[in-house]
Amino acid sequence: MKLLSPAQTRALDQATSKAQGITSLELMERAATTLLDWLLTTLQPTYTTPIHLFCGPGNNGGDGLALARLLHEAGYVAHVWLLPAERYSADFTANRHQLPDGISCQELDTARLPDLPAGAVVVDALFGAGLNRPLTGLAAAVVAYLNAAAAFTVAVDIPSGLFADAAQEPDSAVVQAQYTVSFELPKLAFLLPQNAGFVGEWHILPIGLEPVVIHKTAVDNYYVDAAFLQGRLPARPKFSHKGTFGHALLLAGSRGKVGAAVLAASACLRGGVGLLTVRVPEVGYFILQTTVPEAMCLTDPAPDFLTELPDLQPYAAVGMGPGLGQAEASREVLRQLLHKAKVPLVLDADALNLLGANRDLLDLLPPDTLLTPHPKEFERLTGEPARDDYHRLEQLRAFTRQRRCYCVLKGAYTVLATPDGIIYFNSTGNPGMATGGSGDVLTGLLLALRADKRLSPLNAALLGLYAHGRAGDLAARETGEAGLVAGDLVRFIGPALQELMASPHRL
Ligand SMILES: NC(=O)C1=CN([C@@H]2O[C@H](COP(=O)(O)OP(=O)(O)OC[C@H]3O[C@@H](n4cnc5c(N)ncnc54)[C@H](O)[C@@H]3O)[C@@H](O)[C@H]2O)[C@H](O)CC1
Ligand SMILES: [K+]
Repeated sequence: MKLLSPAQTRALDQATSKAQGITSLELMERAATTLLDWLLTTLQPTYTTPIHLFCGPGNNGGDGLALARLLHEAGYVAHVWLLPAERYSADFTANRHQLPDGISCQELDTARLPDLPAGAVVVDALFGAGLNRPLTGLAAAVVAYLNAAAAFTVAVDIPSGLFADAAQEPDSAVVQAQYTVSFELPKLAFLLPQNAGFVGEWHILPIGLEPVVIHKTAVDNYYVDAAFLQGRLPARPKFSHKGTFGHALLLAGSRGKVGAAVLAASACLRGGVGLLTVRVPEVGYFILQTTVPEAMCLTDPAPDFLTELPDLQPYAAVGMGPGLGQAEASREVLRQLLHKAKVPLVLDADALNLLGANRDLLDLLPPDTLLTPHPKEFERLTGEPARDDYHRLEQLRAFTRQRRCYCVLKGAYTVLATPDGIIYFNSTGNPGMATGGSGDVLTGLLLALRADKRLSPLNAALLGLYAHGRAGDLAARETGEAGLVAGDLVRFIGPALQELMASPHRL
C-alpha cells in the first residue's frame, strides 16, 4: 500500500468524486457509514453506552457529525460537541444541518467540558489530515481534557493534533487514542514508534477511493502487506536442482557467539538456499557440524575469530556479521570482502559495527549491498544521532542514496530503504521477536534470498523481512510472545515463505 501525503490524499478524494460522479458530501457519507459499521462491530456499544463525538470545523468534524447522525438513527446515544471556529467547511455545515433534532449538540467551552465517565466512548473528529499548525487555545485544552479522561477514544482518520507525515514539537497537544480508524490507506505517522502512544491500534477502512489514481500517484513510502508481495516469490521449478537456488557463504561466529552462526545458517537453509558454506573460527567447527549438518563448514585457521577470507569464486552471495566479534583481523577480512566481492553481500551485526568504527570502509561497499542495522548500529554508520523518527528516515534515505545500497532498519515496523531513497515499512512481526538471535535469523534468511538469482535485490529484501516477521507471528501462536526464542523463528520460515508462494495470483 502506498503512504500518501495530505496533499495527495486531498487530490485523491477529488479525483474519486470526479471519476465516480459523486459529491464530496457523498464520499463523506460513505466514510461515515463504513466508520459506523466498524465502530459497532469492534466496540460493540450497548444502546445505553454514551458516545461523545468531538467535532472540529473541517471535514474531519464533518465525518464526526455524519457518524453522530447514523449512530442516532441506529438507536445509539450520541452527544455532539462542536469546536467553535471562524470558518467551517461546506461538508461540515451540510452535516451540521442534517443533524436530527433529538440529538444533543453543544458548543465546547473551557468552562463547560462534558462529563466523560469510564466506559464512555469518545470519537475524536476534531482535526484530521487538514491540520496545518499545532493546536492551541480551546482545541489544546479539549485535547488535554480528553487525554486525562477515562473514556475510550477512537480517532477518526488520525488523532487530532498529530501531523500525518511530519514531526511535532515536543509536548504538542495530541489526542491519545486507543484506536485510530483511517480511510483507504495508512499514514506515515502511524508507523513511527514516537507516535505509538497517540495512534494506538490502527485500522484502515476501504471507502472505494479510485485505484487507478492511487496507482498513478508517485510516493516515497510504502506499507508492505501480503497483497503487496503477491507474485514476487516464484515457485520452485519442477526441474530445479540445488544449483538453481545458489550457493551462499556465511562468515560468522567467534568464541562465545557461535550460536549466532548456527541461527543464521539454519535460517539460510530454511530460506531455501541451494547450498550453504559457513566460515567459522576453529571453535565453531564441532558445534556447527552437529547442529546444522546440512551446511558445509570451512574453518578459519584461527581458533577464536575469523582472520582469513576464503576464495569467493564458488559463491552466489556472501553474508557476514552474526556473532563475528570485532577483532582487528576480522575487520581486515571485511575489508578484503568489500574489495573482492562481485556477488550480493548481506552485512549485519559486528560487520556493521566494524563499518561504523571504520567509516572509510563504507566507501568500499559494492552497489546493492544489503545492510541490516538496528537503530543504534545505524547511528554508528552515520555518526549522527537522529533527532526523531522522521529525521532517522531521512538519514536512512540519504545513506542508501549516497552508498547505492539497501538498508534495513530493524524495529517494530522494520523498514527497508533502497538506493532510490524509497522506504518500505514491513507489516509483520510482534514484540516477542525482540529477543537475542532474531537478527541473526533475518540475516540468514536474507542471505538465502539474495543467493537466489531469480529475485531482484528489492524483492529479496521485502520477501525476507515479511517472511521473518510472519514466522514470528506463526511461532508466537505456539509459544506466546514472551516464550518466543530465535530458534522458533527458524522453524516457521518455511511455512511463512510457503504462504507467500501459494498466492492465488501466482503465474
Ligand atoms: N481521506 C479521505 O478519503 C476522506 C477524508 N475525509 C475527512 O476529511 C478530513 C480532512 O478534512 P479537512 O477539511 O481537509 O481538514 P480538517 O478536518 O483536519 O480541518 C481543517 C480545518 O481546520 C483548520 N486548522 C488546521 N489546523 C488547525 C489548528 N491547529 N488549529 C485550528 N484550526 C486548524 C484548517 O485551516 C481548516 O479550516 C480527513 O481527515 C477525513 O477525516 C472525508 O470525509 C472523506 C474522504
Ligand atoms: K481526528
